[in-house]
Amino acid sequence: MDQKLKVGILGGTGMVGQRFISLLENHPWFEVVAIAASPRSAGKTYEEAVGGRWKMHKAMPEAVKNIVVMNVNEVEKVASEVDFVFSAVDMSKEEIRAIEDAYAKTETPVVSNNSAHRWTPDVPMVVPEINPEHFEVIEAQKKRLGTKRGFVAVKPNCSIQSYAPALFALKEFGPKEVVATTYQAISGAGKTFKDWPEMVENIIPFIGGEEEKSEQEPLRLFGKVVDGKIEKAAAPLITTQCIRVPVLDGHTAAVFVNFEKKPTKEEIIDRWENFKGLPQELELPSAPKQFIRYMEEDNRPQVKLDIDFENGMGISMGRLREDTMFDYKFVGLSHNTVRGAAGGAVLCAELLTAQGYITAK
Ligand SMILES: N[C@@H](CC=O)C(=O)O
Repeated sequence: MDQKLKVGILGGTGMVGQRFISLLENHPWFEVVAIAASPRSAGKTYEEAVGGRWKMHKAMPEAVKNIVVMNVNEVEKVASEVDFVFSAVDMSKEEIRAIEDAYAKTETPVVSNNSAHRWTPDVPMVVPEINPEHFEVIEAQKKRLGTKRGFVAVKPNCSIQSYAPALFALKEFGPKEVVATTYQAISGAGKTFKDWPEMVENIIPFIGGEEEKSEQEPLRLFGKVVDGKIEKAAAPLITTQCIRVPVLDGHTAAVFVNFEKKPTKEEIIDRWENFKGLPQELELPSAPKQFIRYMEEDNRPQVKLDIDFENGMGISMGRLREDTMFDYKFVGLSHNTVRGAAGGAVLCAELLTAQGYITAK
Protein backbone atom coordinates (compact mmCIF):
# COMPACT_ATOMS: atom_id res chain seq x y z
CA MET A 1 0.00 0.00 0.00
CA ASP A 2 1.54 3.34 -1.14
CA GLN A 3 -0.05 5.47 1.50
CA LYS A 4 -1.54 4.36 4.80
CA LEU A 5 -5.30 4.77 5.29
CA LYS A 6 -6.25 7.40 7.85
CA VAL A 7 -8.07 5.88 10.78
CA GLY A 8 -10.21 7.32 13.58
CA ILE A 9 -10.98 5.55 16.84
CA LEU A 10 -14.43 6.31 18.27
CA GLY A 11 -14.43 5.69 22.01
CA GLY A 12 -10.64 5.76 22.02
CA THR A 13 -10.16 6.25 25.77
CA GLY A 14 -11.87 3.04 27.02
CA MET A 15 -10.33 -0.42 27.31
CA VAL A 16 -11.16 -1.56 23.75
CA GLY A 17 -10.28 1.87 22.35
CA GLN A 18 -6.88 1.59 24.03
CA ARG A 19 -6.45 -1.90 22.57
CA PHE A 20 -7.13 -0.49 19.07
CA ILE A 21 -4.52 2.23 19.63
CA SER A 22 -2.01 -0.31 20.87
CA LEU A 23 -2.59 -2.83 18.05
CA LEU A 24 -2.44 -0.16 15.36
CA GLU A 25 1.00 1.12 16.44
CA ASN A 26 3.22 0.62 13.36
CA HIS A 27 0.41 -1.03 11.39
CA PRO A 28 1.57 -1.37 7.76
CA TRP A 29 -1.75 -0.21 6.20
CA PHE A 30 -3.49 1.96 8.81
CA GLU A 31 -2.47 5.07 10.74
CA VAL A 32 -4.42 6.51 13.68
CA VAL A 33 -4.94 10.21 12.90
CA ALA A 34 -8.07 10.97 14.94
CA ILE A 35 -9.36 9.87 18.33
CA ALA A 36 -12.88 10.75 19.43
CA ALA A 37 -14.51 10.27 22.80
CA SER A 38 -17.13 11.82 25.07
CA PRO A 39 -17.41 15.63 25.34
CA ARG A 40 -15.67 15.24 28.76
CA SER A 41 -12.44 14.16 27.05
CA ALA A 42 -12.74 16.40 23.97
CA GLY A 43 -10.11 19.15 23.69
CA LYS A 44 -7.55 17.30 25.84
CA THR A 45 -4.53 15.52 24.41
CA TYR A 46 -4.99 11.75 24.32
CA GLU A 47 -2.41 11.38 27.07
CA GLU A 48 -4.28 13.84 29.30
CA ALA A 49 -7.68 12.35 28.50
CA VAL A 50 -6.58 8.82 29.43
CA GLY A 51 -4.66 10.09 32.46
CA GLY A 52 -3.70 7.20 34.73
CA ARG A 53 -6.24 4.89 33.07
CA TRP A 54 -3.95 3.40 30.38
CA LYS A 55 -4.60 -0.35 30.78
CA MET A 56 -2.34 -1.97 28.17
CA HIS A 57 0.89 -3.82 29.05
CA LYS A 58 2.70 -1.93 26.27
CA ALA A 59 3.32 1.79 26.84
CA MET A 60 1.05 4.32 25.12
CA PRO A 61 2.42 4.87 21.57
CA GLU A 62 4.31 8.19 21.27
CA ALA A 63 2.49 8.96 18.01
CA VAL A 64 -0.92 9.28 19.70
CA LYS A 65 0.01 11.04 22.94
CA ASN A 66 -0.46 14.54 21.52
CA ILE A 67 -3.47 13.89 19.33
CA VAL A 68 -6.21 16.24 20.56
CA VAL A 69 -9.29 14.17 21.35
CA MET A 70 -12.39 15.17 19.39
CA ASN A 71 -16.02 15.08 20.49
CA VAL A 72 -17.43 11.82 19.09
CA ASN A 73 -20.81 13.53 18.57
CA GLU A 74 -19.27 16.01 16.10
CA VAL A 75 -19.65 13.44 13.36
CA GLU A 76 -18.92 15.53 10.26
CA LYS A 77 -15.81 17.05 11.85
CA VAL A 78 -14.30 13.72 12.88
CA ALA A 79 -15.29 12.06 9.60
CA SER A 80 -13.61 14.79 7.55
CA GLU A 81 -10.21 13.75 8.96
CA VAL A 82 -10.32 10.01 8.25
CA ASP A 83 -10.82 7.31 5.62
CA PHE A 84 -12.63 5.01 8.06
CA VAL A 85 -13.25 4.51 11.78
CA PHE A 86 -13.17 1.76 14.38
CA SER A 87 -15.99 2.08 16.88
CA ALA A 88 -15.71 1.21 20.57
CA VAL A 89 -18.14 3.85 21.84
CA ASP A 90 -19.79 3.33 25.19
CA MET A 91 -23.44 4.42 24.89
CA SER A 92 -26.91 2.85 24.88
CA LYS A 93 -27.65 0.48 21.99
CA GLU A 94 -29.98 2.98 20.31
CA GLU A 95 -27.37 5.72 20.58
CA ILE A 96 -24.68 3.41 19.18
CA ARG A 97 -26.83 2.41 16.21
CA ALA A 98 -27.62 6.06 15.55
CA ILE A 99 -24.03 7.31 15.77
CA GLU A 100 -22.56 4.44 13.73
CA ASP A 101 -25.18 5.04 11.00
CA ALA A 102 -24.43 8.77 11.14
CA TYR A 103 -20.72 8.11 10.48
CA ALA A 104 -21.59 5.69 7.66
CA LYS A 105 -23.80 8.39 6.12
CA THR A 106 -20.82 10.74 5.93
CA GLU A 107 -19.34 8.09 3.58
CA THR A 108 -17.07 6.80 6.34
CA PRO A 109 -16.93 3.01 6.78
CA VAL A 110 -17.38 1.94 10.41
CA VAL A 111 -15.86 -1.29 11.74
CA SER A 112 -17.44 -1.80 15.13
CA ASN A 113 -16.71 -3.78 18.25
CA ASN A 114 -20.18 -3.00 19.60
CA SER A 115 -23.14 -5.36 19.78
CA ALA A 116 -25.77 -2.77 18.76
CA HIS A 117 -25.79 -3.65 15.04
CA ARG A 118 -25.06 -7.38 15.32
CA TRP A 119 -28.62 -8.34 14.39
CA THR A 120 -29.32 -5.63 11.81
CA PRO A 121 -30.11 -7.87 8.81
CA ASP A 122 -27.90 -6.05 6.27
CA VAL A 123 -24.96 -5.43 8.64
CA PRO A 124 -22.30 -8.14 8.29
CA MET A 125 -21.00 -9.68 11.53
CA VAL A 126 -17.78 -11.36 10.52
CA VAL A 127 -14.93 -13.53 11.74
CA PRO A 128 -12.81 -13.30 8.60
CA GLU A 129 -11.78 -16.98 8.66
CA ILE A 130 -15.41 -18.12 9.01
CA ASN A 131 -17.86 -16.00 7.01
CA PRO A 132 -16.08 -13.41 4.82
CA GLU A 133 -18.83 -13.83 2.20
CA HIS A 134 -21.23 -12.01 4.56
CA PHE A 135 -19.54 -8.73 3.52
CA GLU A 136 -21.69 -9.06 0.36
CA VAL A 137 -24.64 -7.56 2.29
CA ILE A 138 -22.80 -4.24 2.42
CA GLU A 139 -24.18 -3.41 -1.03
CA ALA A 140 -27.78 -3.77 0.24
CA GLN A 141 -26.90 -1.77 3.36
CA LYS A 142 -25.46 1.08 1.27
CA LYS A 143 -28.73 1.22 -0.68
CA ARG A 144 -30.68 1.48 2.60
CA LEU A 145 -28.36 4.20 3.93
CA GLY A 146 -28.15 6.00 0.60
CA THR A 147 -24.33 5.90 0.61
CA LYS A 148 -21.63 5.15 -1.93
CA ARG A 149 -18.79 4.05 0.37
CA GLY A 150 -20.18 4.40 3.92
CA PHE A 151 -21.37 1.29 5.78
CA VAL A 152 -21.20 -0.47 9.15
CA ALA A 153 -19.55 -3.87 9.67
CA VAL A 154 -19.23 -5.57 13.05
CA LYS A 155 -17.45 -8.43 14.74
CA PRO A 156 -19.15 -10.88 17.14
CA ASN A 157 -18.98 -11.09 20.92
CA CYS A 158 -15.70 -12.09 22.52
CA SER A 159 -17.22 -15.04 24.42
CA ILE A 160 -17.82 -17.13 21.28
CA GLN A 161 -14.28 -16.94 19.91
CA SER A 162 -13.00 -19.81 22.03
CA TYR A 163 -15.51 -22.32 20.63
CA ALA A 164 -17.34 -21.07 17.51
CA PRO A 165 -14.28 -21.30 15.20
CA ALA A 166 -13.56 -24.79 16.59
CA LEU A 167 -17.12 -25.91 15.76
CA PHE A 168 -17.00 -24.28 12.32
CA ALA A 169 -13.78 -26.16 11.48
CA LEU A 170 -15.76 -29.39 12.10
CA LYS A 171 -18.79 -28.45 9.99
CA GLU A 172 -18.44 -31.49 7.68
CA PHE A 173 -19.37 -33.66 10.70
CA GLY A 174 -22.51 -31.63 11.48
CA PRO A 175 -22.16 -30.36 15.05
CA LYS A 176 -25.77 -30.57 16.26
CA GLU A 177 -25.89 -30.01 20.04
CA VAL A 178 -23.45 -27.92 22.05
CA VAL A 179 -23.19 -27.15 25.75
CA ALA A 180 -20.59 -24.47 26.54
CA THR A 181 -19.57 -22.88 29.82
CA THR A 182 -17.43 -19.79 29.44
CA TYR A 183 -14.98 -18.51 32.06
CA GLN A 184 -14.59 -14.87 31.15
CA ALA A 185 -11.83 -12.43 32.06
CA ILE A 186 -12.58 -9.12 33.73
CA SER A 187 -11.12 -7.09 30.84
CA GLY A 188 -14.25 -8.24 28.92
CA ALA A 189 -16.12 -5.83 31.17
CA GLY A 190 -13.50 -3.13 30.48
CA LYS A 191 -12.03 -3.56 33.96
CA THR A 192 -8.78 -4.36 35.74
CA PHE A 193 -8.50 -5.68 39.31
CA LYS A 194 -7.76 -2.12 40.42
CA ASP A 195 -11.15 -0.91 39.22
CA TRP A 196 -12.99 -4.10 40.21
CA PRO A 197 -11.60 -5.25 43.60
CA GLU A 198 -14.72 -7.39 44.15
CA MET A 199 -13.31 -9.78 41.52
CA VAL A 200 -10.13 -10.59 43.47
CA GLU A 201 -10.38 -14.28 44.52
CA ASN A 202 -14.01 -14.30 43.42
CA ILE A 203 -16.32 -15.76 40.79
CA ILE A 204 -19.55 -14.07 39.68
CA PRO A 205 -21.98 -16.41 37.91
CA PHE A 206 -23.69 -13.75 35.80
CA ILE A 207 -22.72 -11.53 32.87
CA GLY A 208 -25.68 -9.51 31.63
CA GLY A 209 -26.86 -10.52 28.13
CA GLU A 210 -23.87 -12.81 27.60
CA GLU A 211 -25.60 -16.18 27.46
CA GLU A 212 -28.03 -14.99 24.79
CA LYS A 213 -25.12 -13.66 22.70
CA SER A 214 -23.10 -16.83 23.21
CA GLU A 215 -25.99 -19.05 22.12
CA GLN A 216 -27.26 -16.98 19.18
CA GLU A 217 -24.29 -15.24 17.58
CA PRO A 218 -22.59 -18.44 16.32
CA LEU A 219 -25.78 -19.19 14.34
CA ARG A 220 -25.57 -15.83 12.60
CA LEU A 221 -21.89 -16.45 11.79
CA PHE A 222 -22.74 -19.88 10.34
CA GLY A 223 -25.69 -18.42 8.38
CA LYS A 224 -25.91 -17.46 4.72
CA VAL A 225 -26.68 -14.41 2.60
CA VAL A 226 -30.19 -14.42 1.14
CA ASP A 227 -31.47 -11.37 -0.77
CA GLY A 228 -29.02 -8.93 0.78
CA LYS A 229 -29.64 -10.14 4.35
CA ILE A 230 -28.05 -12.68 6.65
CA GLU A 231 -30.25 -15.69 7.37
CA LYS A 232 -29.07 -17.47 10.51
CA ALA A 233 -28.25 -21.19 10.54
CA ALA A 234 -30.66 -23.62 12.22
CA ALA A 235 -27.93 -25.73 13.85
CA PRO A 236 -26.22 -26.42 16.15
CA LEU A 237 -28.50 -25.99 19.12
CA ILE A 238 -26.33 -24.19 21.69
CA THR A 239 -26.84 -23.69 25.42
CA THR A 240 -24.36 -21.76 27.54
CA GLN A 241 -23.50 -20.52 31.00
CA CYS A 242 -21.20 -17.48 31.18
CA ILE A 243 -19.20 -16.91 34.33
CA ARG A 244 -16.88 -14.07 35.32
CA VAL A 245 -13.60 -15.36 36.77
CA PRO A 246 -10.63 -13.63 38.42
CA VAL A 247 -8.47 -13.48 35.28
CA LEU A 248 -7.34 -10.25 33.62
CA ASP A 249 -7.30 -11.32 29.94
CA GLY A 250 -8.41 -14.58 28.34
CA HIS A 251 -11.79 -16.26 27.90
CA THR A 252 -11.86 -20.04 28.37
CA ALA A 253 -14.75 -22.28 27.27
CA ALA A 254 -15.50 -25.85 28.40
CA VAL A 255 -17.53 -27.44 25.61
CA PHE A 256 -19.56 -30.63 25.07
CA VAL A 257 -20.70 -31.51 21.56
CA ASN A 258 -22.78 -34.08 19.65
CA PHE A 259 -22.37 -34.56 15.89
CA GLU A 260 -24.58 -35.84 13.07
CA LYS A 261 -21.65 -38.02 12.04
CA LYS A 262 -19.22 -38.65 14.88
CA PRO A 263 -15.60 -37.95 13.83
CA THR A 264 -12.55 -39.64 15.30
CA LYS A 265 -10.37 -37.73 17.71
CA GLU A 266 -7.63 -37.67 15.06
CA GLU A 267 -10.01 -36.18 12.49
CA ILE A 268 -11.01 -33.40 14.88
CA ILE A 269 -7.42 -32.47 15.68
CA ASP A 270 -6.51 -32.62 12.01
CA ARG A 271 -9.37 -30.25 11.01
CA TRP A 272 -8.47 -27.80 13.79
CA GLU A 273 -4.76 -27.73 13.10
CA ASN A 274 -5.21 -27.36 9.34
CA PHE A 275 -8.07 -24.88 9.42
CA LYS A 276 -7.34 -21.85 7.23
CA GLY A 277 -9.39 -19.05 5.76
CA LEU A 278 -9.07 -16.01 3.50
CA PRO A 279 -6.90 -14.02 5.97
CA GLN A 280 -4.23 -16.76 5.82
CA GLU A 281 -4.55 -17.08 2.02
CA LEU A 282 -4.21 -13.29 1.57
CA GLU A 283 -1.54 -13.06 4.30
CA LEU A 284 -3.33 -10.11 5.91
CA PRO A 285 -1.07 -8.19 8.31
CA SER A 286 -2.88 -9.30 11.50
CA ALA A 287 -3.78 -12.82 10.36
CA PRO A 288 -2.37 -15.60 12.52
CA LYS A 289 -0.42 -18.13 10.46
CA GLN A 290 -2.23 -20.83 12.43
CA PHE A 291 -5.71 -19.86 13.64
CA ILE A 292 -6.47 -22.97 15.75
CA ARG A 293 -3.88 -25.13 17.50
CA TYR A 294 -4.37 -28.27 19.55
CA MET A 295 -2.35 -28.78 22.74
CA GLU A 296 -1.79 -32.41 23.82
CA GLU A 297 -0.76 -31.72 27.44
CA ASP A 298 -3.50 -32.47 29.98
CA ASN A 299 -3.07 -29.11 31.71
CA ARG A 300 -3.30 -26.86 28.62
CA PRO A 301 -4.42 -24.45 27.34
CA GLN A 302 -3.72 -22.18 30.30
CA VAL A 303 -4.54 -18.48 30.37
CA LYS A 304 -1.12 -17.43 31.69
CA LEU A 305 0.87 -19.55 29.24
CA ASP A 306 -1.23 -19.60 26.09
CA ILE A 307 -3.20 -16.39 25.73
CA ASP A 308 -0.68 -14.70 23.43
CA PHE A 309 -0.56 -17.51 20.84
CA GLU A 310 -0.10 -15.85 17.43
CA ASN A 311 -0.02 -12.41 19.12
CA GLY A 312 -3.43 -13.06 20.65
CA MET A 313 -5.03 -13.74 17.24
CA GLY A 314 -4.89 -17.56 17.42
CA ILE A 315 -7.02 -19.79 19.64
CA SER A 316 -5.80 -22.79 21.63
CA MET A 317 -7.75 -26.01 22.10
CA GLY A 318 -7.05 -28.88 24.49
CA ARG A 319 -8.45 -31.73 26.58
CA LEU A 320 -10.34 -33.30 23.67
CA ARG A 321 -11.82 -36.59 24.80
CA GLU A 322 -14.92 -38.75 24.43
CA ASP A 323 -17.69 -38.08 26.92
CA THR A 324 -20.19 -40.26 28.77
CA MET A 325 -23.23 -38.26 27.55
CA PHE A 326 -21.97 -36.37 24.48
CA ASP A 327 -19.74 -37.46 21.59
CA TYR A 328 -16.82 -35.27 22.77
CA LYS A 329 -15.77 -32.59 25.22
CA PHE A 330 -12.92 -30.09 24.96
CA VAL A 331 -11.58 -26.78 26.28
CA GLY A 332 -10.84 -23.66 24.20
CA LEU A 333 -9.02 -20.41 25.01
CA SER A 334 -8.97 -17.07 23.18
CA HIS A 335 -7.63 -13.59 23.91
CA ASN A 336 -10.82 -11.64 24.57
CA THR A 337 -9.54 -8.12 23.88
CA VAL A 338 -7.34 -9.09 20.91
CA ARG A 339 -9.03 -11.81 18.78
CA GLY A 340 -12.26 -11.26 20.72
CA ALA A 341 -12.40 -7.48 20.31
CA ALA A 342 -10.02 -4.95 18.73
CA GLY A 343 -7.81 -7.51 16.93
CA GLY A 344 -10.86 -9.19 15.38
CA ALA A 345 -12.08 -5.79 14.16
CA VAL A 346 -8.65 -4.88 12.75
CA LEU A 347 -8.59 -8.18 10.83
CA CYS A 348 -12.08 -7.39 9.45
CA ALA A 349 -10.84 -3.95 8.33
CA GLU A 350 -7.80 -5.51 6.66
CA LEU A 351 -10.03 -7.90 4.71
CA LEU A 352 -12.44 -5.07 3.81
CA THR A 353 -9.45 -3.10 2.53
CA ALA A 354 -8.06 -6.05 0.56
CA GLN A 355 -11.50 -6.52 -1.02
CA GLY A 356 -11.88 -2.82 -1.93
CA TYR A 357 -14.72 -1.97 0.50
CA ILE A 358 -12.43 0.42 2.39
CA THR A 359 -10.35 2.82 0.30
CA ALA A 360 -8.76 6.26 0.67
CA LYS A 361 -11.46 8.96 0.50
N1 LIG B 1 -19.32 -9.05 26.95
C1 LIG B 1 -18.01 -9.60 27.02
C2 LIG B 1 -17.03 -8.79 26.26
C3 LIG B 1 -17.01 -9.28 24.87
O1 LIG B 1 -17.12 -8.61 23.86
C4 LIG B 1 -17.57 -9.76 28.46
O2 LIG B 1 -18.25 -9.17 29.31
O3 LIG B 1 -16.60 -10.47 28.71
